[in-house]
Amino acid sequence: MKPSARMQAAIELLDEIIASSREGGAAADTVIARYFKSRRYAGSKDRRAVRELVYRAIRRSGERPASGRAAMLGLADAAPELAALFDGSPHGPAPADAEEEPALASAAPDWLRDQFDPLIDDAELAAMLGRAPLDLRVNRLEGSRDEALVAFPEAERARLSPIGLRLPDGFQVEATDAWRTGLVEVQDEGSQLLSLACRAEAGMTVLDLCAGAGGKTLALAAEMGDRGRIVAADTDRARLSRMVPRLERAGVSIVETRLLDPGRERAALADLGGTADIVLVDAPCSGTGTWRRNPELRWRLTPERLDRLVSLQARLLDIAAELLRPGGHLVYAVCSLLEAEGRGQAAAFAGRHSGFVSEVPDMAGGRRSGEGALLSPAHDGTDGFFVARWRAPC
Ligand SMILES: C[S@@+](CC[C@H](N)C(=O)[O-])C[C@H]1O[C@@H](n2cnc3c(N)ncnc32)[C@H](O)[C@@H]1O
Repeated sequence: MKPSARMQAAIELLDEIIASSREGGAAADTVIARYFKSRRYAGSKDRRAVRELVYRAIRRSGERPASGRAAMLGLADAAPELAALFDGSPHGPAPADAEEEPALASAAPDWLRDQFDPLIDDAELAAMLGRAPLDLRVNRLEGSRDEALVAFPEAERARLSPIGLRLPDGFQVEATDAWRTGLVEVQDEGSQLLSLACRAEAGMTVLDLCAGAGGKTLALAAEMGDRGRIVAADTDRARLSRMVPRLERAGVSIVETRLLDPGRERAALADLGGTADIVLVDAPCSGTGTWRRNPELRWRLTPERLDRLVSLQARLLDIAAELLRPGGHLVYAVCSLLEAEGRGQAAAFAGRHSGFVSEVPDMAGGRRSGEGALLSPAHDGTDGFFVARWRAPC
């Protein structure tokens, strides 16, 4: 493909990604994969170059752009080599018209700018749009970090997580024996740190209330030495089923998955009432802490959606509180850097449950934020997370 044809492909893809974000459809990565499936003429270099252009344009636009062309014209504003590709050639984009309005550059949508945790400044906002590193968690059930370093000589030890490794960009982890045999899992260092902050131990009963495909479940099972019981619950059948092969690969046997009906979680979890040593609520959230990986999430969030998420988080926290044994621990986590989902949510919980004692999570890295702690891309080099921890009344 000629450079101008790559530019046209990026514009078409952006149109699809914009529509998908408006309609709650597939994520950008999925849209890109589908696009190239039906365009076999595009070689791997073309795909890489188009993808790179698409993500540069997404990162530049905090607000959802009017069109792919507007997004690309905005990007081309400060890049003459890109502007030159609007050349009207047969497969390239038409020349820019003086009347056309390029998309404006911004880090976040306007309505969201004053909603961040007070610790999030302009440097943090910029880092939230950088590139995420490739992190691995070493599965202590299968070996040590030193053993994993032998398997991955190109890796370095993670700065904060004692079970983390950091690999160069683009490394094909899933093609390695170490991954196939369960010695490592791909997991952001922040997720590792908050899993460790749960302080799960062998023999405990642990409920992972929003377990998804099991990223934290696997980490908790390893901390427990695969001894005790973990109930991994979620309302999403597809995610829960993706956990099963991961458990097998990691050599984990103590996890039972449980599919919940949205709105009827209490009934499905009633047998655990008053028995759990730890309940982890890794709640559904805005994902603002993962913009490095999914920058188009900025185009999907609305004030109404944020309100719905905050209510759901509060409801899940209240359910979790009923399932703990006296003196058990509740851990709340969100991959969000918004105040309402983080310290605001934690303060509201504390107001509703005065018997619960707040314990600032014992975690490498992070900064105190209200009742909890905040991990962030600029300060910690991790995805953004808010984590809070309480002890249930005895
Ligand atoms: C942040 S993700 C969890 C990620 C997962 N813990 C991990 O480490 O990979 C939030 C999860 O909450 C689930 N969820 C949404 N509503 C829920 C509900 N009412 N009860 C339980 N889980 C719910 C979503 O399906 C999603 O998998």
